[in-house]
Amino acid sequence: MAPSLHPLIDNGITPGSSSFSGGKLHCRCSSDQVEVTLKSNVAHNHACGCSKCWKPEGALFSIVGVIPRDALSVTANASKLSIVDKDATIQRNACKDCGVHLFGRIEKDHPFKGLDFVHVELSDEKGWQEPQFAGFVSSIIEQGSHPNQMDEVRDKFRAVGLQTYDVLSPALMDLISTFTAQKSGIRFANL
Ligand SMILES: N[C@@H](CCC(=O)N[C@@H](CS)C(=O)NCC(=O)O)C(=O)O
Ligand SMILES: [Zn+2]
Ligand SMILES: [Zn+2]
Repeated sequence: MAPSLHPLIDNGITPGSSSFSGGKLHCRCSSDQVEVTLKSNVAHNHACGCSKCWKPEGALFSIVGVIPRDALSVTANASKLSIVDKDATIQRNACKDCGVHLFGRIEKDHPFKGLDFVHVELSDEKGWQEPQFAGFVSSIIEQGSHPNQMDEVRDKFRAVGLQTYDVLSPALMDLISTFTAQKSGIRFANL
């Protein structure tokens, strides 16, 4: 059987709604769920194959998008949250009981500081931005996927209309490099 990339990818992608303005995320505990309220849609939603992003059981990829940190608040059971790895760039806040990651936050100087990372599948609402691309695809090998499987994985993404990258998309890589260049005082060449 072909491996599951992610339930939101495997059977084709459902487009989000441009008028959608946010909703709530819940952890997977049967009671006392952690609740996070998002006051806008997400952006740059994508599949991530890295080992650090939360994935549902059986999926090779995470689906993760960003939202301004001011648009995110923990609205129930915040005491159940704990940071998975305090030394990571993205501080992923997970539910101590069910393990789901509710949001990831960057506190250090970084091009994506000010944006939180969230998994919209934790919401019952419909209209969230659909995945735009797949990143960190080769990283699934580090978690046990066979190198010979990679063509099949990339073909599956392309079949649902998603480009695949082994880090991030060109737009996001350009943002990171622009930040790095500006930090080091580079003057861009005139076109
Ligand atoms: N190959 C590595 C890649 C990890 C990685 O760099 N993940 C990216 C995408 S989420 C990142 O920005 N990580 C920052 C962090 O985890 O704090 C892995 O799979 O663990
Ligand atoms: Zn939970
Ligand atoms: Zn990741």
